[in-house]
Amino acid sequence: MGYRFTDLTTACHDDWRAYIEHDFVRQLGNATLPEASFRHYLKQDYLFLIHFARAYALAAYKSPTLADLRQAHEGLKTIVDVELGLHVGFCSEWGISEEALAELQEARATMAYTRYVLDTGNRGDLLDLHVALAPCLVGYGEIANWLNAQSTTLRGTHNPFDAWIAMYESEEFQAAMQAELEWLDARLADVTPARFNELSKIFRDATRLEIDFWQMGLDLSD
Ligand SMILES: Cc1ncc(C[n+]2csc(CCO)c2C)c(N)n1
Repeated sequence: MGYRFTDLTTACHDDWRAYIEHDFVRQLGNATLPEASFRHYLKQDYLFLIHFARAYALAAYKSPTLADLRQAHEGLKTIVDVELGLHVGFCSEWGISEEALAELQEARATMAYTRYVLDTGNRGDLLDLHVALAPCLVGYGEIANWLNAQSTTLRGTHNPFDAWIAMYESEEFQAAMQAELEWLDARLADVTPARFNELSKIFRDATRLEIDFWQMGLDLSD
């Protein structure tokens, strides 16, 4: 007993590294990612964010305490009022209009990942749901930090994807990631080995679905 978040990444080490260091991420860092792949990713990420907002609404429903309810409410507000607006603006800079976003067909990888998270939250409790969301929230912060540690990463105007890295290395985003890590560490401290095994399975599944999401971008798959 006495688990913490890093025990989850250790338990699925190879999948976690495959997600953080995926070719999509490497190519985004060294500015060789085909623009069509980035556009495809941006479009599907719009749909992803909408379902992610629904997952926060589910977290509100699953909240046993007022503190948990407030946290879920904040998450939902941030996505709906801030992140989706930023994302629509970002898409428009990449030539994707709001009308085009509204008409998108959801790719199978988007469907698989988002519905997995919602189903996990539906059948489980708030901790199951947070663990299913963790690769998204914690992973993107770790990816930005990993990219910054690579000598091959290009920053600034030489990299068309620089704004993407900047978003996830930002103080605000890194603080949100830290808050989530603290919440998870506090909950994981009390779980039994059997419960930890269940949670690692959820974490691994969600991490593998993040890998598929990157691959969908590279392959332009629908
Ligand atoms: C496939 C995919 N996975 C993770 C993120 C990152 N992300 C989405 S919402 C959110 C936090 C909301 O407060 C974060 C970090 C993404 N954009 N797309």
